[in-house]
Amino acid sequence: MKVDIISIFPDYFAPLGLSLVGKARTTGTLDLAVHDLRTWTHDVHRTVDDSPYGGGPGMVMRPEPWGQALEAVAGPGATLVVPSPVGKPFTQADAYELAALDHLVFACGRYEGIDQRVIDDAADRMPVREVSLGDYVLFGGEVAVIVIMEAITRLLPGVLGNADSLTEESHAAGLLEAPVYTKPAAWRDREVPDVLRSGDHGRIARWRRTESLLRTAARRPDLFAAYPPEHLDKQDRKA
Ligand SMILES: CC(C)N1CCN(Cc2ccc(Cn3ccc4ccc(-c5n[nH]c(N)c5C#N)cc43)cc2)CC1
Repeated sequence: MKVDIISIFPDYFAPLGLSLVGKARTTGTLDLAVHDLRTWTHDVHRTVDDSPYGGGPGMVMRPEPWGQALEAVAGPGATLVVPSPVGKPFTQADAYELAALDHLVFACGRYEGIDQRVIDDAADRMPVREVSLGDYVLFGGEVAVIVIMEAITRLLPGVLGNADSLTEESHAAGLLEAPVYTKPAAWRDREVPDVLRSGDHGRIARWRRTESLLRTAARRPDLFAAYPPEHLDKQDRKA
């Protein structure tokens, strides 16, 4: 997968050189490049923002640098992803969809956002997805891109050592995972649930399923309500 990130803070993406995302880049699974938007400014001050038409707080990112940057970076087959406070909530389903694409270009806005004409102009040439991480306001799109890139990269072939992890997620799609434990068996007078040490894989699967349903019902009633009733068996209904 090819990914290009455009930002006025390219150093923000140093974390994408670490751990499993960094390894995906080293192995060639992920071809990631970060570009400084100011590359496409031509004034002595390398200006990327200006005051908003119609008044209002803050500044808006100028269209000219963005237009040139996207022409240079987003070739045929690219999909533009624009983090935004007013974007569509980003979900695991979006991560799967984006992970299946060949070329992503991320536009990281700052200030009060990017001039709308940049998005509209790009949409004439390529698919554009405006996404939001959640209902809170960040300083810009960079942190969102780091989060989205982690969510996507772990879905790429060969990145997760234990493919089962993805399998587990796919089976229990729509529910929160059960609690996890590791050694020692006792820690600060807290014991690992006996069932997890029983070696009885049927019991363990049942325990995890029940914990997953209870946790989802308690913390995410929205997910629980949307979970297809036909996916609940008799044991589930006793939980
Ligand atoms: C009511 C309400 C929905 N409104 C909201 C937006 N407020 C104005 C305003 C304020 C700050 C910024 C900073 N900023 C610049 C580019 C940019 C990209 C993403 C995000 C971002 N914030 N939160 C997320 N989940 C994001 C994502 N993904 C923030 C960004 C941009 C815009 C006004 C209030």
